[in-house]
Parts: sequence; structure tokens; C-alpha cells
Amino acid sequence: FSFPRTSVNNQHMSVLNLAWYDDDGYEEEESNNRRNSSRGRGGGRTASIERPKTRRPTGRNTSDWDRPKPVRQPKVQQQRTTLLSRTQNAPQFTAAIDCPHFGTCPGCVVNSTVADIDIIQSAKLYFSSLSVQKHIIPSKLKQQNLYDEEDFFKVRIPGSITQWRSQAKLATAPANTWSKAAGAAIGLYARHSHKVLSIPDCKVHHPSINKAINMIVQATKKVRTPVYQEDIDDGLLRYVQLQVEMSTGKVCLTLVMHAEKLKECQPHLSFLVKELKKLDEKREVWHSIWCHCNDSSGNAIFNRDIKRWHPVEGPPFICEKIPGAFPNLKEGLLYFSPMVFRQANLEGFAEIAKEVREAIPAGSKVCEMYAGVGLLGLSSLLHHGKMGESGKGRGLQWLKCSDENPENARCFERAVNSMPMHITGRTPRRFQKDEGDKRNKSRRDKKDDLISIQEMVNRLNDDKSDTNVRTSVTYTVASAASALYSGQALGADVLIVDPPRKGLDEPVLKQLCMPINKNQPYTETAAELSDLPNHLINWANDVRTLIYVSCGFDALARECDQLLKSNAGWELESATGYVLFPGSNHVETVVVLRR
Ligand SMILES: C[S@@+](CC[C@H](N)C(=O)[O-])C[C@H]1O[C@@H](n2cnc3c(N)ncnc32)[C@H](O)[C@@H]1O
Repeated sequence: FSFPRTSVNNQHMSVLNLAWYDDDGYEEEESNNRRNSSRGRGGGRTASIERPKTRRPTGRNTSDWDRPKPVRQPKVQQQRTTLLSRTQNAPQFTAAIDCPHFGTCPGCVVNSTVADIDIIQSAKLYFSSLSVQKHIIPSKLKQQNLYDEEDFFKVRIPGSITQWRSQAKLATAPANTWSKAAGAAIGLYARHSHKVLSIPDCKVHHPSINKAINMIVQATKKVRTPVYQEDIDDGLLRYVQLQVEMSTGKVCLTLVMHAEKLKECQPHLSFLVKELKKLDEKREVWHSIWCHCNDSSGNAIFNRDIKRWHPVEGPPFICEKIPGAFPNLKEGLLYFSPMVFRQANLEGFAEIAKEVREAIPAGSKVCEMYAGVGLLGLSSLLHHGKMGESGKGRGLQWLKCSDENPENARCFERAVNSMPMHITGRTPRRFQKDEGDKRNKSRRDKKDDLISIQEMVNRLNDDKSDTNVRTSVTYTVASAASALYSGQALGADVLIVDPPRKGLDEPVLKQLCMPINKNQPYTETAAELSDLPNHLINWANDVRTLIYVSCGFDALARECDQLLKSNAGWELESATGYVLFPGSNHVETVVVLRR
């Protein structure tokens, strides 16, 4: 069995990392790693591929076997053709990005037919393998009128294939090492090197990003900013992060400086910021400017120490509408500071949020781990609306979110306050002080591990009849494992997880693979289980729906396998691949499992 090369992807196969495995485990066969581009998510590695098993044909009489068989295409080629033929009428599937940098820029692996990428072929093979197929809920195949199990994995392009990138992290280098007057080159590292390749006309960047880059280049020329030179470990400006506020088109700029402290960046930082503001005469480019100090020698763009973030200019948050928020209301906003995770294609991710909220039954108790600023959970809360009179039928009974980054909790609380609901209940004092103090507090909070914004109790204020029926919303700052083992998912019907590329933390996966313990009493608090020995407690005992949003297909395939093969009772309801970063060899996958 070999993986065929197609004309489109031929030139890129050498940069892929193919892993093969059988039912009994994994075996790496080929590993040609490319340097990860500085953009982070959205290109770089491919997934594991499971060998499809030959199925016995059915419904034939014996004489059929004597007839000459039609020439069959190899399986993978067949599937690629199926994918293309089924979607050939959909314009996004065949449209071209047409980027002038394609070929030299490492950011994209295709310039057209953006779903025809190896990672999607891998995902199709994985979900059509027998070991996965036997765990698909049979009624779902019928309901969806699927003629073939191979149609089970659906592929969607959730938005435009150009200008979708509303966040970019780019490297800098001196445009000319002999003269500071040449300013900075800003772009991606060329393949297998640390040479910075400028991409001023990138077609997947939001236009505001290209405009902002141009302005930074001009400013660095004018004020002769010392740009960091890796080979001699000298200079200041090292990377830039650009995040577009979609409603205004303005950019939140983070200047990453090779320095330990803010004062080491002066006076160059002040000169640069002043010039950037001067160039933006009409005040239409900059939303805010931050400085991040990172003097480490590694490739990480950001230092994890929160003390190294310094707001320089403008408001502390950019605001975006919560996907699914009522179109005519001003309320329902998400808040992002540059210190928190933000989807690079925010508009495309709204489609994922839609699938997630529609997979949650009304009246559910929902736990969300790796929640970020709560995009998925809050979108579900708005979608399901107010609880019904009996506490059932509509709304969500409660929403418990958690994430290890304390800055997310601050953004989450702001978002809850912006929702079209009246908030009552307690919020801890630490979240009521002024901005500067909050930032210091959050740093200390990180050490405490488990911190809850207890009970933000929401109720819709437009209907007075049901004021006793409330949805409680909490946010816990903790790693997913600590949150789970402190009882966050006890009593939850639905668990949403959206982990980083490497997948779920091992203790979380372990709990999800445990069989349901029928003798474990129903409870929503860990204290009530104190009589049970630890090894008998199933911390996800009540979860019946698991919604797994994945940005790393390798990890998803591996963990999905473990979940399906465990005795936990999981069955696959749906699997959808979203081409969230058109041009790159990346798929964002949503898998819904029920038990
Ligand atoms: C892919 S993002 C998903 C965020 C969110 N769903 C969104 O769309 O904005 C992953 C999140 O997991 C968090 N995270 C990473 N490792 C974690 C861990 N071990 N425990 C808890 N959260 C973690 C990160 O801070 C980040 O916010």
C-alpha cells in the first residue's frame, strides 16, 4: 500500500511527515520534517494514515466472480476522485488563491483546490477504515442518506479562501545588515532556513495585516530600529504579531523585542511607536500596540511569563461578536487580549461553533475544557437561550469552563457581562480591581492552580415569568487534568474539548476511556465522592456526549482510536473536516461521540 502522489501535491510531498499504523499500534515510516513556519497552526505536519481493509463484496452470485472484473482505481485515488467529483460544482472547492508568493513562501502548500490536500486524504482514509467504521452509530448513516461509509467524513470550507487570516505571527530580520536605514524585512522563514522571506502581497492575509506590515517596514526605516540578527545575537525587534479586530479592521500589534525588561527596549520602542502613530494619519490602522519581551534563545515567539507583556498604546482588548449572537444586538461580545489564544480564522471558526452548539441537546449541563475565552461554550449558551419553566427543554442548565491561562478568565468574565442577560451572583474581588492590579493578581493566580469565577448566574431579563430558572456559568483557571480531578465534569451531560495540537492531557484521556461506573452516585461535587477509593471514581461518569474539536489530526486519530477501543461505550456520530486555513496542509476536525 503506498500513498500516491498527485500532480497538485507532488512538489510538497517531501516536506510531509507520514506515519502508518496497524490496529495494534503505531509505526513511524517516514519522517521528513520541515521547520514549522512561524505562523504556528496551519501547515506543517500530516496525519497518521490507517491502512484501509478490503471489504468482501456482497449481493453477488457466484458466477459474477468468473466475469472479468472492471479495472479498479487504487483506493486512495478513487477517494480523491470521489472528493473532487462530489464537490466539483462548489465554487470554493475549485477556486484559486492565486498568490504571487506561492512556490517560494512556505505558508501554503496549494494555490487552488484547497481541499485537495494530503491531510484530508489521510482523514478520509482514517474515518473509512473498518476499525473506525464499526463504531459509527448505524442510524446516523441512514439518517444522513449516506450510500457509502466513505461519505461519513464530511469536508467543509467554512468561508472565503483568501483574506481569511485575521491573525499573523511573523519573523523579522534586517533588510540589509550593513545599514539600519534599510529597516526590517517582515515575513516567514524560508524553508529549512532562518532567512526571512517578505510576503507583502500575501493573499490569505486580511488586507489590514498587509497594510500594517508595510507601515512597520516604513517606520523601522525612518527611525532605524535595531532589528534582531540571530547569527550575532544582536538587535531588538524579533517578531511581530498582528491581530485584526474584524468589526473595525484595525490591528492590535505586538512588537516582540529581544530584551528581558521593557526599559531595555527604550528609546527605540518609543521612537517606533511614535512613528507608527504618525504614519497612521487617519487613525484607521492601529487598534493598540503592545510590547512583549523575549530574550530566550529558542524558537518560541512568546515567553510564557505574563510579566513580559506590556500594553503601550490603545485599549487592552479587541472585541468580536460571539458566533451565534443576535445580529441586531450590540451585546454578546468576545474579548481578546494579545495574551490569550485567538483563532487565526475567526470567521471560519464560527461555522465550527455552529456545529458544536447544534450537537448539544437543549437542557444540557455542559463542561468545556481548553476553553480559551469561552468561544464555544458561550456561543452554545446564546444559541440555547433561556431555560424553560421546568428547567428542561430549552437553555443550558449550567456551563462550566476551564483553561490553564488566567488571562482567558478575565476575557471570559467580560464576555459574560456583555451577554444579553442580567448577571447576578458573586464574582471574586480579584476580578473587580483596576486593570493593572488585575494583571498582577492573575500572575499570582497562576500558582494557585484552581481558581473559580464562582457562579456567574445569568437570566434573561426580557421575560419576568421565569426568573427562578437560571443558567449558572463558571470559569476555572486550571489545567484540564486538575479541573477534571477536582470534579468539574461531574454531573455534566456534555463535554467540549478543544486541546492544542498535541491533543488531550493523558489523565483526561484516561478518564474518558474508563467504563461508566453504574454504582457511582450522581453528584456535581467532588466532596460527595470522598468515601469512594480514588481508582474507582470516574470523573467523567455522567458525560454522554463528547465534542472533540481538534487542530492536530495526528493526535485526534490516535485518541479517537483509544476512545473507541476502550470499554467506555463511545460511538461515533459525526466527523467533519474544516479547511480552516485554506492553502495550508491543515484540517480542523470536529468529532461528535455519544454513549
Ligand atoms: C486550541 S485553543 C482552544 C481555545 C478555544 N476553544 C477557542 O477557540 O478560542 C487551546 C486552549 O487550551 C489551553 N490549554 C493548553 N494546554 C492546556 C492544559 N494542559 N490544560 C488546560 N488548558 C490548556 C490554551 O490556553 C488554549 O486556550
